[in-house]
Amino acid sequence: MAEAKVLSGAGLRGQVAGQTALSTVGQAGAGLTYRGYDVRDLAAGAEFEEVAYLLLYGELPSKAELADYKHRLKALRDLPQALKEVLERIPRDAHPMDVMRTGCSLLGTLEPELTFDAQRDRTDRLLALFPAVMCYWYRFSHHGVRIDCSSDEDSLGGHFLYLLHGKKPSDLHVKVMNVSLILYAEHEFNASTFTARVCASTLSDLYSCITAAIGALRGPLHGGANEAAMELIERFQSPQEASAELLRMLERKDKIMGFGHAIYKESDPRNEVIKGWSKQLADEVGDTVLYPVSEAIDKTMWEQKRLFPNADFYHASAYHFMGIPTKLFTPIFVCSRLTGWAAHVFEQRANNRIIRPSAEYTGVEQRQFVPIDRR
Ligand SMILES: CC(=O)SCCNC(=O)CCNC(=O)[C@H](O)C(C)(C)COP(=O)(O)OP(=O)(O)OC[C@H]1O[C@@H](n2cnc3c(N)ncnc32)[C@H](O)[C@@H]1OP(=O)(O)O
Ligand SMILES: O=C([O-])CC(=O)C(=O)O
Repeated sequence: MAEAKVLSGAGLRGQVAGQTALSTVGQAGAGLTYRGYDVRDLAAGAEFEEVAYLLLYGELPSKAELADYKHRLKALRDLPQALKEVLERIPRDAHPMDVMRTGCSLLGTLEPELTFDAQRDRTDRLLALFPAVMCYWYRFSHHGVRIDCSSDEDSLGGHFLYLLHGKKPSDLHVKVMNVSLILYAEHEFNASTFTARVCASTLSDLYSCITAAIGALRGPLHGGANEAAMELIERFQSPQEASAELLRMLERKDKIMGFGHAIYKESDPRNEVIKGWSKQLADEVGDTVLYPVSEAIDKTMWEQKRLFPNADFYHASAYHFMGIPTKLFTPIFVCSRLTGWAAHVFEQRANNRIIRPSAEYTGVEQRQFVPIDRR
């Protein structure tokens, strides 16, 4: 059972910085809830679009509301021509998170949020087209292909896999994408969401809030950890090699990406879910290395440091088994977390006061200014 750490010190740890009705993280019991629902129940029984609707519109949809919502999103999937042209100019070796940030920012100039009344429509548009931003750039820069950004895929996860691979994804892969997008959707006042809320508190526009959040998510201590975890696990040929090197890394005090958490103390409730799906995918592809290596690292980290895998660690192998290039791991996180970010922006706007904390001054005492010719 995940419970909250005893928190203190830097990083605003343990400070209540505002209110939210969107989620709880690390409270006794479920560990992670979205608007009162245990994330594990949502991952087991809901579609990602249901969860997006829950976060953005306040309640789970009825069948008719969900059908209508999915129909609406489907119609919004294609990219404006000007955005395609800009994506074609972004170099192949650019970081895909920079591509997402640029795509979001550019859309803010093409389809601006002129009043806050448009906030839900603008969010639905971003939700529908983010997979195409990533895949259009990736397929053009890496394969020289200008993809068609629409697809008949029913779900956002299936749509993403279709755009990436150019063929209909299997039911299993669509299911895992659905689960993954649900697990990543919302997480209270994490660094990127807090960034979005600070931006929203100045009464800035939605695109600025989401662009800022993407920048915060990019770092390896936050969303970037799923890519860093992949780079770690693919270095090893066997569990024995992984455990031995892990001991050396811990001896050197290296940070092991995909482990630990700012709030959870004993486990991240999302881990058991994605770990189970990663195992199923490993069996499907006949993997005998990556999954056992991941488990060996997991075991060594717990034995040596009492550190547990967070949401990112087994996402690495799961995405890899579905043929997703490592560099696209964190942009997928964006496609999902957009829902949480936007819901927090709406919440901030509905009861706003500019976020402006104070700093403890540690500089020199007040002193006399000396003009430059006397210095
Ligand atoms: C979806 C997400 O964003 S989940 C987070 C993804 N990020 C990662 O996986 C990056 C690796 N993990 C980390 O860097 C950290 O665990 C964070 C950033 C997630 C949390 O940071 P903090 O709250 O400062 O960590 P915490 O206070 O628990 O650290 C306690 C000790 O454990 C160590 N520690 C924490 N995580 C790790 C790790 N992954 N590898 C090695 N040591 C670690 C810290 O260095 C610290 O040691 P110290 O007391 O000797 O300085
Ligand atoms: O809450 C955090 O600090 C990081 C995290 O797990 C998330 O954003 O999903």
